[in-house]
Amino acid sequence: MNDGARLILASASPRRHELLAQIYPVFEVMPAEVEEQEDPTTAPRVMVAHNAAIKAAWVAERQPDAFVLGADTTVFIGNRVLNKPANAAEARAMLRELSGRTHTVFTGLVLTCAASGLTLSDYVTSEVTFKPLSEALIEAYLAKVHTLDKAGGYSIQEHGEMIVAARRGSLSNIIGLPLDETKQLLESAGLPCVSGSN
Ligand SMILES: Cc1cn([C@H]2C[C@H](O)[C@@H](COP(=O)(O)OP(=O)(O)OP(=O)(O)O)O2)c(=O)[nH]c1=O
Repeated sequence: MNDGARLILASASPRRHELLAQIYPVFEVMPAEVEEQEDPTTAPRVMVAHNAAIKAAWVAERQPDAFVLGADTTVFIGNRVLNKPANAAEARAMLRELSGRTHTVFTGLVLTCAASGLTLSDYVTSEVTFKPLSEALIEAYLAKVHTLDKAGGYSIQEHGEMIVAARRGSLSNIIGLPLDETKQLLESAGLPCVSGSN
């Protein structure tokens, strides 16, 4: 066990803060200022691992004694990468693209500590099938939910029933931090968690 170890979440995402607090109540937050890679020719698991790693490394350079957790959540459909939409028109286009189809949500996780030279990583996938979405439903959904800060331009945790027909796999993964796997990484590094799952 790593008594007295500090954990820093390298993230500006309020969802990640809430999820991590369910399994590890005391931690600090320092969002990483990095540019995420969005290359459709890179395999999804490699892309999310890379982005999680650069977020964790940015903070670890500044806080070498702490354990730092970075994560990256991205939506993949066919050969396309759907990250956070730049504006409302892009959010609409993403929902049209996801309509009636199944896509995969990947989250990459990296836990690192510069002082001890430790780096652990993992990734998790979930599948989400959308209902066929009419233009009217897309407008009604976007009127209710702010999606510009969400990968794929939707938010399963806010009025997800309007747009989602089925989900396979971890819900917390889709919202930004897969709890079971995050717990495993933290405990492998000697950072004991409290219960809380999926
Ligand atoms: C698909 C989906 C994504 N999301 C969110 C989770 C992530 O916050 C976000 C994906 O963007 P990320 O780049 O993974 O994270 P972020 O920019 O919000 O925060 P940071 O890089 O500082 O850690 O989309 C939901 O909240 N609900 C959903 O249904």
